[in-house]
Amino acid sequence: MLFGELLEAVEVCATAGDPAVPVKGIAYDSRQVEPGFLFVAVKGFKADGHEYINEAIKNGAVAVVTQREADLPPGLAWALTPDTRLALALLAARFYGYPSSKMKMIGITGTNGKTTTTNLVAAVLSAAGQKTGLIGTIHNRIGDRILPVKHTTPESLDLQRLLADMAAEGVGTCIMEVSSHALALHRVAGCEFDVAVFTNFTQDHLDFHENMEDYLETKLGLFKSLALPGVKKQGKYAVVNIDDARAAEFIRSAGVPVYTYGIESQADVRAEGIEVSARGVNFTARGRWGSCPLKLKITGLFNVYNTLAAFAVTAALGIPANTIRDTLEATGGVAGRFELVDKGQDFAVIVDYAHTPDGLENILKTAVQITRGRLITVFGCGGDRDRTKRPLMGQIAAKYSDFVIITSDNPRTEDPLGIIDEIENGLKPAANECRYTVEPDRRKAIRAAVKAARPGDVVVIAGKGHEDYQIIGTRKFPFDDRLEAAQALEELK
Ligand SMILES: CC(=O)N[C@H]1[C@@H](OP(=O)(O)OP(=O)(O)OC[C@H]2O[C@@H](n3ccc(=O)[nH]c3=O)[C@H](O)[C@@H]2O)O[C@H](CO)[C@@H](O)[C@@H]1O[C@H](C)C(=O)N[C@@H](C)C(=O)N[C@H](CCC(=O)O)C(=O)O
Ligand SMILES: Nc1ncnc2c1ncn2[C@@H]1O[C@H](COP(=O)(O)OP(=O)(O)OP(=O)(O)O)[C@@H](O)[C@H]1O
Ligand SMILES: N[C@H](CCC[C@H](N)C(=O)O)C(=O)O
Ligand SMILES: [Mg+2]
Repeated sequence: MLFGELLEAVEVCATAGDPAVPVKGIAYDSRQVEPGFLFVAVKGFKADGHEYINEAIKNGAVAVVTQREADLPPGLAWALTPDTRLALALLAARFYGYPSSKMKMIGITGTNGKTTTTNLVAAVLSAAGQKTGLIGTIHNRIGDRILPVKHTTPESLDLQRLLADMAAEGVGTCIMEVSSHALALHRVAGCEFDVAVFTNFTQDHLDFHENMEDYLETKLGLFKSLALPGVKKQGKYAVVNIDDARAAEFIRSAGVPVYTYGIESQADVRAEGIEVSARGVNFTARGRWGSCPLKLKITGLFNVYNTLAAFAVTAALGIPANTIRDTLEATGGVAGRFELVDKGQDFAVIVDYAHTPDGLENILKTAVQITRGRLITVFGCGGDRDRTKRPLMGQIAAKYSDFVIITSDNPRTEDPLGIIDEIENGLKPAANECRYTVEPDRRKAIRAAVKAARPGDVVVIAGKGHEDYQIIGTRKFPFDDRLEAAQALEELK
C-alpha cells in the first residue's frame, strides 16, 4: 500500500517527501523495522519512539509518522499527526484491510470476569459450529491454534495483524477482552465491535487512571463506540450486569439494544435458586429466553454472573438453548481461576487469580461458604501497580479468613517488604478473629499454609492464578502457584 493511501485513515497536520512510496509493513518499535517499513514514533511512559527514528531508518524505514517535528533526512516520507498512538491503530486497521468488519466482534470489558466470560462465550459459539477467535489474558486463539500473549488486549498493530489472520482463516466471531489500558491507549481504535459486554466495575488500576471516574469513562468508551456517528448499528447490542452500581451509565452509553443479566434485580436473564458448592454451582437462568436449569462445574456466585453474561450474549445471537446449556454445563474453569490442587489431601487448596479487592472478596466469600473448618489465605499485591488497593485487600483478607499469610506477588521494581507493609496497614486493624503472619518468600508462604491446614480447611492462594512466573525487579523467574502447592502437598506425605 502507498504511504499516501495509508495516510487517508488519519488526521495529518503536515507532510514531506514522496507519498507514493510503497509501505511493506508497519512498526512502532524501531527494533522491529524491516526494509520498506513505516515507523510510527510513539511517546511512551518509559521511552520516546521519536528518539529511535534514526535507528528505524537504519533498519530500513522508508516513511515515518511522528507527533512532533523531528530532525529527518531530507526527502524521507513523513507525516505529522496529533496523536501517534491513535494514528498507529488507524493506520494498522487500514493496512490490514479493516479485518474487524469481516467478522462478528464481541468485546468484553469490566474489572473482573473478562477472561472467564470470554472463554464461556467462545465455548458456546464453537459448540454451535462457528469458527471462533479468542483474545485475552491467558492466550490468543484462532480456531484450535493457540498463540502466546504479552497483554490482555494486544497493541493496536499486533491486534489488527491478529484479526487479519483470523479473517484469512475463516473466523466468524472473535471474542476479546478489552482492558481499560487498551481503551485508554487506543489499542482498539479502528476495531468495529458488534457486541459489547460489561461484567462489573470495582477498584483497580488507580496507578494508571487518575481516579475511578476516569477509569469508568474509559470503560464506557467501548459501549460508546457501538453507535458512533457513521457506524452502522445493524444487529449490534450490548449486555450489561444490571446488579452493578454503575450499570445505568453503560446502558445509557450503548445507543443500541441492551440485554441485562443479574441476580438481585429484574433482568432479561436472572439466576434463581442458586446453590453453591466446592465443585460447582446450580441455578436456573430465567427470563426472555425461557427457563434453563444449569449444573455448572465452575463455582462461586461471581461465576453465576459470568455464566449469565455468556448466556445473554449467546442467546441474543440466536444460539439454541440446549446448545448453550450443554456447553455451559460441560465447560470447566479457566486455568488459575478457582483451580483446585488435589493430591488426595483432606482439605481444599484453591489457586485463584483474584488481584483486586472485589475479586479477593468474591473468592473468599465463596471459600467461606464451602469450608468445613478454617479459611487460610495466602496473598500479596503486585508491585508498580495500584497502591491503594493493598490496604483494602488486607482488610478483606482479615474479614473472611481465620489465618492469613501475607507474601509477595510480582514485586517488580518495588521493595517487597514495602508492599507487604501497605497490605498490613489495612489488615492489622481488621484482624480481630484472624491471625496473620508475614512471609515475603511466596514459595515458603505456600508451604506454611499447606502445613498449617487441618482436615476440612480451605487454603486459598490468590493473586497469580495461571501465571507461571514471578517478576522480581525487571527479571521473570519461573514460578507457578499450582506446582508449588502440589509440591508442598507431596512433601506432607
Ligand atoms: C502502561 C502500558 O500499558 N504501557 C504499554 C505501552 O508502553 P509505552 O508506549 O509506554 O512504551 P515505552 O516503553 O515507553 O516505549 C515508547 C515507544 O518507544 C518504542 N521504542 C522503545 C525502545 C527502542 O529501542 N525502540 C523503540 O522504538 C517502543 O516500542 C514504544 O513504541 O505500550 C507497550 C507496547 O504495546 C506495552 O508493552 C506497554 O505495556 C506495559 C509493559 C504493561 O505492563 N502494560 C500493562 C499494565 C497492561 O497493558 N495491562 C493491561 C490490563 C490488564 C488488566 O486488565 O488487568 C493489558 O491489556 O494487558
Ligand atoms: N464476575 C466476577 N466478579 C467479581 N470477581 C470475579 C468475577 N469473575 C472472576 N472474578 C475474580 O477475578 C479473578 C480474575 O477473573 P478473570 O480472569 O475472569 O477476570 P479478568 O477481568 O479477565 O482479569 P484481568 O483484568 O486480569 O484480565 C478470578 O480469579 C476471580 O477471583
Ligand atoms: N493484568 C493485571 C494482572 C495483575 C496480576 C497480579 N499478579 C500482579 O502482578 O499485579 C495487571 O497487570 O495489573
Ligand atoms: Mg483477563
